[in-house]
Amino acid sequence: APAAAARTSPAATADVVVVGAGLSGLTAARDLVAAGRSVLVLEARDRPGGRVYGLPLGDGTTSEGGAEFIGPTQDRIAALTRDMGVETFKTYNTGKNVYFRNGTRSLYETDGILGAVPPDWGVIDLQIALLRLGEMIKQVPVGEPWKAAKAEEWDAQTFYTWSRSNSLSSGARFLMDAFASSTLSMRSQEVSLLYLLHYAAAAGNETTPGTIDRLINTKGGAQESRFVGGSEQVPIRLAARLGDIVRYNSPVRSIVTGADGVTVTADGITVSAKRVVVAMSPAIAGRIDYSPALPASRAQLMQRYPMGSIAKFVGVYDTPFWRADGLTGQAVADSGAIDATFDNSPPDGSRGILMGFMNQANIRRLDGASADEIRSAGLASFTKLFGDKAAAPRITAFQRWDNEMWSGGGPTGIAPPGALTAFGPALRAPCGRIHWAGTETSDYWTGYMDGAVRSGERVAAEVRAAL
Ligand SMILES: Cc1cc2nc3c(=O)[nH]c(=O)nc-3n(C[C@H](O)[C@H](O)[C@H](O)COP(=O)(O)OP(=O)(O)OC[C@H]3O[C@@H](n4cnc5c(N)ncnc54)[C@H](O)[C@@H]3O)c2cc1C
Ligand SMILES: [Mg+2]
Repeated sequence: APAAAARTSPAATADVVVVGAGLSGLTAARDLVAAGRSVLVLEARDRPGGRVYGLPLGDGTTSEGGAEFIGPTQDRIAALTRDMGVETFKTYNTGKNVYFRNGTRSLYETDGILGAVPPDWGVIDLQIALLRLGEMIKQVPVGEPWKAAKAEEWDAQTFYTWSRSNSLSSGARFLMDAFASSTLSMRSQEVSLLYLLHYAAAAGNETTPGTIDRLINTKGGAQESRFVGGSEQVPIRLAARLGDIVRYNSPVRSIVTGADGVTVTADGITVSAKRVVVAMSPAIAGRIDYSPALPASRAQLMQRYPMGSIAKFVGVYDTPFWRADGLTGQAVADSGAIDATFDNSPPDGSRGILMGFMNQANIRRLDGASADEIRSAGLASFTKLFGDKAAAPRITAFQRWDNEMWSGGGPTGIAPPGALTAFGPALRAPCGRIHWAGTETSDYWTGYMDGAVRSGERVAAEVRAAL
């Protein structure tokens, strides 16, 4: 099919082809256009934004289906958000959180001296483990975890292995597993310790070191704020500004590097260019046909950077009733289909929207489940966590990412043991005329929208220097 498409498609030329109109690709295109280069952006889907997506609620409105939160030190997505004229507002965080573990529901303060402290947070071995992790995180160079002095040792184990040999209580172990699940949508068994340490080291900026706290806190952390009108307003407005250089419904099938350029073939169009930017996760980039074959380091990296398993389940109610009950709408649970929740109501609270994450094993278990089965499982969780008022929302909606053809999962690609030390440098290293972007290639805030924007800015500078 790609070869046939090449023969029959209209031909175009550009200085640079950007593959993918997620935040990374759109940012790269913005900077290259500003530098006076001709650019074509080829996007597989019929919309911009990639992993940023407003989930239709069926009544003409949307709710966050993909990325939704922005927090301190996420400077580049913040700057882009301002440029696009999109406002942010604080995530609802007044009252107590719900903790559900071993069949028992309890409530905990979100505003104590230590911040939000779930019941098992008090266990002493967790505090010791967190201190040890904090020391290790400081030893990981942001953007180059493979250069840590102990990189080999840390990349030889999973976060599960480490947490089991550095804690004894089931409470500490549960919270460490919940941390891997709620940040990476992976089981701790699947994640390299070195990857996790770097993920935390990257949760900062050039002047503020990254910490675990900043990854998991609503107040002062990565979940601090949301976007008025939905995060999708940012890529939608940026794509509109770029105009008709963004081509939708144009999945790229092959990239052929020749003596003085590249030929990029998508469904419906073939483009000759000087350089190409592939702006997506390594796993999804690995589906494109490269000729000549990529260096083994890059080809094998793309085999070793799996996407997390994540879905969002949304219930819409007449009011955010949990607020009146003294609850934030945030919960952590060890059982049921939903393992974490947030209050996703609009800024004025004119209606109540509860959002539940179905992470790793929870969504994998629902592979092939019917819409009714998923709805029942989601509402059973909401009811268990927030009571009978949660049982009958006016609307439910659901977005899973693990079977989205052009995402393959989310929130991000992660490294299992052995991958970063053997193949990490290939994340960003250009392969001749092919340059790599996407949040997975970022130094700061890898895995986040901020990392995607940073990667787009980095790759645009790289391409400008090469042209
Ligand atoms: C459920 C969920 C919750 C999240 N929550 C947050 C959050 O609260 N805060 C936060 O900062 N981040 C969050 N993230 C992560 C965030 O969405 C990503 O880090 C970011 O959007 C990645 O942008 P990107 O441009 O790197 O990749 P993508 O958004 O994946 O963009 C890649 C683009 O390439 C396109 N594409 C793929 N293959 C081809 C092809 N062959 N040809 C043409 N186009 C192709 C895709 O359609 C897509 O548009 C979340 C993600 C998910 C899924
Ligand atoms: Mg995106």
